[in-house]
Amino acid sequence: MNEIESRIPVTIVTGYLGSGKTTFLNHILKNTEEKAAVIVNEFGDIGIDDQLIEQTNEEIIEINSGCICCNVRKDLIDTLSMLSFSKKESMVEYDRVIIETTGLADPAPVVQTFLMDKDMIEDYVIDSVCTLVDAQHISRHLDHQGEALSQIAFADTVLVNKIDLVDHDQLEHLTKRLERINPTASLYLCRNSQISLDKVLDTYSFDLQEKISINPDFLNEDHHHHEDEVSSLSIREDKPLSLKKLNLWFSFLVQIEGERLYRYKGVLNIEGEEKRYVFQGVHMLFAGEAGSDWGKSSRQSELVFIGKNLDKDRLTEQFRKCVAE
Ligand SMILES: Nc1nc2c(ncn2[C@@H]2O[C@H](COP(=O)(O)OP(=O)(O)OP(=O)(O)O)[C@@H](O)[C@H]2O)c(=O)[nH]1
Repeated sequence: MNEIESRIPVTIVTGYLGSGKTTFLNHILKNTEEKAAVIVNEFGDIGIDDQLIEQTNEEIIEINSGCICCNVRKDLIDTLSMLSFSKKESMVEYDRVIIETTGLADPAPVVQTFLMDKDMIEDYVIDSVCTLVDAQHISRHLDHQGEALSQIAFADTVLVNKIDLVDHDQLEHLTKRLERINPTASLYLCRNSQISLDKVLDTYSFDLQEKISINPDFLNEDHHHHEDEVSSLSIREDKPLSLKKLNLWFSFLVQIEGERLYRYKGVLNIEGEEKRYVFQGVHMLFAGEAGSDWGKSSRQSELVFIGKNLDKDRLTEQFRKCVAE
């Protein structure tokens, strides 16, 4: 059993208020044989969502003491520790954890919980971050609400929901806008959050080790759109890179720009290394490790940043300086 299989997969469901998260959760619970432990976070003191979830055979735990992304990260860790303990001790059985965040949550701290806490890293692996989008209202939210942008920036899977409420042109305009914000995510159109579950479960689309190479389409971005503060930058480089220079640059970069670097990931060609170097990060937190062998495939570095007000020319220039001499 490899490391990923031995850990508990986590699906993080996010999306702005009313976008269809609970509908999506119900869709998953109704259509999978798996047993899920569901963590629902609501903003107010009184939880409503647990009453809206059509209970089948899952455990539902509510965290109501605040927004999961702000003051209740400790509650989240406590809940997850309790869940993994009770699973190990065979007190409860479940195959995955699904977390539904509040519509106002910035998913970054939730994601970080799984990347920085030692026990969480041992017990859990993020399968995917699914962001629901209300096709009718999202444009307005994107114009004014930072959380809506960051929810899209963090997703590896974007479900454009409520497509019955918009016409073809609106939908086309919206999908282009979403692709500019996050060109690395898989984007699906749906109604009533209905989507084939193989598109959203066990995809390990958050984990670069599973995917290993970045979709080349990421790099076909049109660099001339600037309507959103949050955008992406993709860089490709054929020459081998110096790991030492990269590490120094990244340490510098996350200190200086970490706040606005929402998400970055790369598969890199390091000088003298037989294996790909895979790294990813969320704001100031980043981690890199050796991936699979290059073998006979052409060695090429691919790197994607998603962030706010990115200085694309400067980032590209700094990255090129990491080429090995
Ligand atoms: N017309 C239409 N309505 C939908 C669709 N999907 C969900 N809804 C409705 O939209 C409303 C909000 O859906 P929820 O699933 O509760 O959304 P949510 O994201 O969980 O909402 P919050 O938890 O309040 O943020 C409900 O009345 C749903 O029935 C859709 O594709 N089309």
